[in-house]
Amino acid sequence: MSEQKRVLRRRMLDLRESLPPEEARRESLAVCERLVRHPAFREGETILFYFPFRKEVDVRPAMEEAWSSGKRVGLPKADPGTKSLSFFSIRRGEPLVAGAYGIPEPSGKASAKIPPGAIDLVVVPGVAFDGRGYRLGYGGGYYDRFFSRHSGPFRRIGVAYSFQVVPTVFPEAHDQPLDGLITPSRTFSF
Ligand SMILES: Nc1nc2c(c(=O)[nH]1)N(C=O)[C@@H](CNc1ccc(C(=O)N[C@@H](CCC(=O)O)C(=O)O)cc1)CN2
Ligand SMILES: Nc1ncnc2c1ncn2[C@@H]1O[C@H](COP(=O)(O)OP(=O)(O)OP(=O)(O)O)[C@@H](O)[C@H]1O
Repeated sequence: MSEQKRVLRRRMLDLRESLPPEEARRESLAVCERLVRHPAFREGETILFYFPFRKEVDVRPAMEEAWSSGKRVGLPKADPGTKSLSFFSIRRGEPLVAGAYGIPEPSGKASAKIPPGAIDLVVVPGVAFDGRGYRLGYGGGYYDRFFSRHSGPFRRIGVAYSFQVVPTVFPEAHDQPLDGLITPSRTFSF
């Protein structure tokens, strides 16, 4: 993987770590307000989120809104062996279990598995994003693999703190672009 990506990832993770908690909270709330007003959210019946860890944008207020509006809420489960993701629906208050990387995940009951064809919207986490819809993640290639295997009909919308939008994330051939990006002050469509 490119050295440029590695350097950018390190720098962006350090910046995120030093983000004051009050600012992280305020920006996360502003992102959630925009997200729940987005047509893909309003019209979506099955929406995939992520469980925020290491100071990622906290999308839990938008998950609450999805449950309140009767939508199906899904979270990823990572398989580090195959570097693949599967998504399982979870109810409000349902306990999660620490998975690979220590991220809280659904327990993985087969009956809760969400078939990719039933997904309307994927809310995508990231370490940095550019103005063309490319994203930099933790380097596992999990979302890239998921999107290259399952290309739709769902929409892919990234969520970012303002500082996470950068001029370029040095995309490579395997990088799968997003359809949209939401920051505290802007909603981009690609
Ligand atoms: N909240 C959240 N959940 C998510 C993701 C995410 O980005 N955010 N993922 C999105 O993919 C998947 C998990 N992917 C991850 C990939 C790598 C590392 C990680 O800690 N990597 C180490 C390097 C480890 C190694 O290379 O062996 C590191 O960054 O220090 C964490 C999560 C599924 N769940
Ligand atoms: N569709 C794919 N099929 C096979 N390998 C892939 C695919 N997408 C990415 N990879 C591999 O995964 C590795 C990590 O990719 P990359 O650095 O772009 O991950 P990332 O976007 O930062 O991570 P993530 O998607 O997990 O947040 C790369 O070595 C890449 O070759």
